[in-house]
Amino acid sequence: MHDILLVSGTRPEIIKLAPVYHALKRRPWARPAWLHTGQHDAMATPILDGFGISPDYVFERDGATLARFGARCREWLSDVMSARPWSGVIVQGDTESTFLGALAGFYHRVPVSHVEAGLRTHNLDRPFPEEGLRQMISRIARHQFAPTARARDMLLREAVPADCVQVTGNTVVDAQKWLIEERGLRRRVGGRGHILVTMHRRENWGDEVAQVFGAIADIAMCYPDVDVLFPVHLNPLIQAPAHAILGGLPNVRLVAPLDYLGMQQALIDAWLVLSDSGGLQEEAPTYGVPLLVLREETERPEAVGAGCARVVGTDRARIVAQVQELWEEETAYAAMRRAGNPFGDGLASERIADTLAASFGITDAAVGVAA
Ligand SMILES: CC(=O)N[C@@H]1[C@@H](OP(=O)(O)OP(=O)(O)OC[C@H]2O[C@@H](n3ccc(=O)[nH]c3=O)[C@H](O)[C@@H]2O)O[C@H](CO)[C@@H](O)[C@@H]1O
Repeated sequence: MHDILLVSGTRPEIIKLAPVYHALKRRPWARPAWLHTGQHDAMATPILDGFGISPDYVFERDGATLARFGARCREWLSDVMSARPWSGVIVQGDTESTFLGALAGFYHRVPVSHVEAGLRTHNLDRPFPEEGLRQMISRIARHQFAPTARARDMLLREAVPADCVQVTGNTVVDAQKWLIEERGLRRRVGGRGHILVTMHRRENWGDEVAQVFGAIADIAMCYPDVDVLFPVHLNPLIQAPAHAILGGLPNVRLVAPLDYLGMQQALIDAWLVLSDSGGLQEEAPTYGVPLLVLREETERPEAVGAGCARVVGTDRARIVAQVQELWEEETAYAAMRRAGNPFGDGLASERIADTLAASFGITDAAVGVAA
């Protein structure tokens, strides 16, 4: 039996590791355990519940600064690593928790698996600190599960040995497939549907947030028929301007963060998404919903390449102009409404489980390689 530790810290890490956890649970040779660092707490619990996961280990951030939390976390992780002869540690993405989970595995000489490896902007300031963290994880991970061929090429260019890298697809598509098949997720609205907004990236805090919220106010006032749905991140730097700029508008609904099923329902029912989220860029193409990326660059250009997303930045006038074009020009909108997801086929977690099995000398392959 192989004990494998999955480490999560934030909402997207839970969503993207949950399918891997369940894929491992179905394998007779694997005993997966879940550790949540508590980097996000209020937003994490409903997501863990939604995937039927009760963590085996939970740490608490308890208001600590990231530096203090990180120092404590490193000690706690070391204790957990010493508690059992782990066969593997699995981390996802590029957060402080991801990095510390990988570092703990590295120091304890336990092979580290990195899910969603190879995302790059090659700009250490954007996104900060994620670009630096993911590059450092790529130096110490044994299994690097790249979501796309582009991500694999990024790793090979950094001289990561080819036998450490595998293209699996993004596990977020597995999570969506599970909701469609097991929870009956379907589009429920007639007509165009709403504009879904999310905004939280650190590099957008400050003037960028005000520009974007100003653009949303302009759109809502110019088109009273447009319904805007905005689940507002709990960060006070987002909450305060959201309520100040958008609070009084009758066609803008400011709501609390949604659980995962609620978010996917909001996404499948949307006409358009305005977001700086990484995960939404990967999820919107599953439902053919066009997305405008509220950032100056993206490490996920595959959706832009496929035609279903545009990088529009945070300039108020530019955002308004882009939305107006799509609202008024049916062909421009239809061209973006493509089906098919360039990020995955819903089998990424099974490929990850197959690779781990093979690394332990077990043959129980469930699927073939990603296209
Ligand atoms: C630089 C960068 O791109 N970094 C990424 C970024 O991740 P992100 O941008 O994808 O993060 P979010 O937008 O917070 O989450 C998205 C997921 O959450 C679901 N969701 C959202 C709102 C809601 O009300 N209910 C929900 O269920 C949504 O459908 C989606 O699946 O930060 C992480 C560290 O925080 C990084 O690791 C990750 O690389």
